[in-house]
Amino acid sequence: MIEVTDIRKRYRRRDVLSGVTFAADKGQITCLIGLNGAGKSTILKAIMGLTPIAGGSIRIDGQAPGPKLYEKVAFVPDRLTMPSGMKLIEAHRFMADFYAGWNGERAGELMRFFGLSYSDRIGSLSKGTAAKFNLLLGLSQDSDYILMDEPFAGIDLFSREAITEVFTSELIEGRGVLFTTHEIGEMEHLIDRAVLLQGGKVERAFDCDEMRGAEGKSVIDVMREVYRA
Ligand SMILES: Nc1ncnc2c1ncn2[C@@H]1O[C@H](COP(=O)(O)OP(=O)(O)OP(=O)(O)O)[C@@H](O)[C@H]1O
Repeated sequence: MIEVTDIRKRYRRRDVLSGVTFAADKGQITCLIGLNGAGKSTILKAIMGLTPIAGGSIRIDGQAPGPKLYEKVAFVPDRLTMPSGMKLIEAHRFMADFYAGWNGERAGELMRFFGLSYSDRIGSLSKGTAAKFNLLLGLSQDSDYILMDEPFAGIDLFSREAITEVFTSELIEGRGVLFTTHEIGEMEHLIDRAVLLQGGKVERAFDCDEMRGAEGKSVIDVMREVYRA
């Protein structure tokens, strides 16, 4: 389980996170929701140990963040970080060298599924195609958890549908998925837990089925309550 407890973060004397607590479990899709600037990316970076926190604690199956967890937790940042001159085939080789858990067979299947070409260069990919390749790099690691920062940002409907299909496939079965978004869209029916950030804190966190059953509300209904209040 990823346990985030009372974490705090300041940027230039401004509180961005003022005591954020939530958990994301294996076998579940957890969605971290917040308006622009709510601190979603900062939380994912903190879980990866890529940005220091000013207080609180983060544990991944009991361990503190850091490089030793890179095989356990895959991170899909909000943009591709590979050099623009690199060909996709070279990016595959790089990942295979860097990650013991790189699953070349799965990477090949995803190349076909997304209709990507090994000879293309990173810099020549359209935004949507780059997002698919970015996702492929994360999904092709045999990790227990996968964190994704805005996997749908700027992506057309059909590409979003292709990515949504991945979310329902065996590719992520059994893994813990934590992704961020500011608009839930067609992911609504796929997510198990929603964590809504507001004012540097968690405003609401709930099991989506329970929310539908007990209060008859969708995630979007709860978002309207929180963000339009
Ligand atoms: N390196 C930095 N230096 C200073 N301020 C930063 C830095 N990184 C983020 N911030 C600020 O912290 C706040 C939270 O940023 P963050 O990127 O985590 O939000 P977000 O919820 O992911 O936003 P978005 O939905 O727009 O991507 C923002 O106000 C941002 O301007």
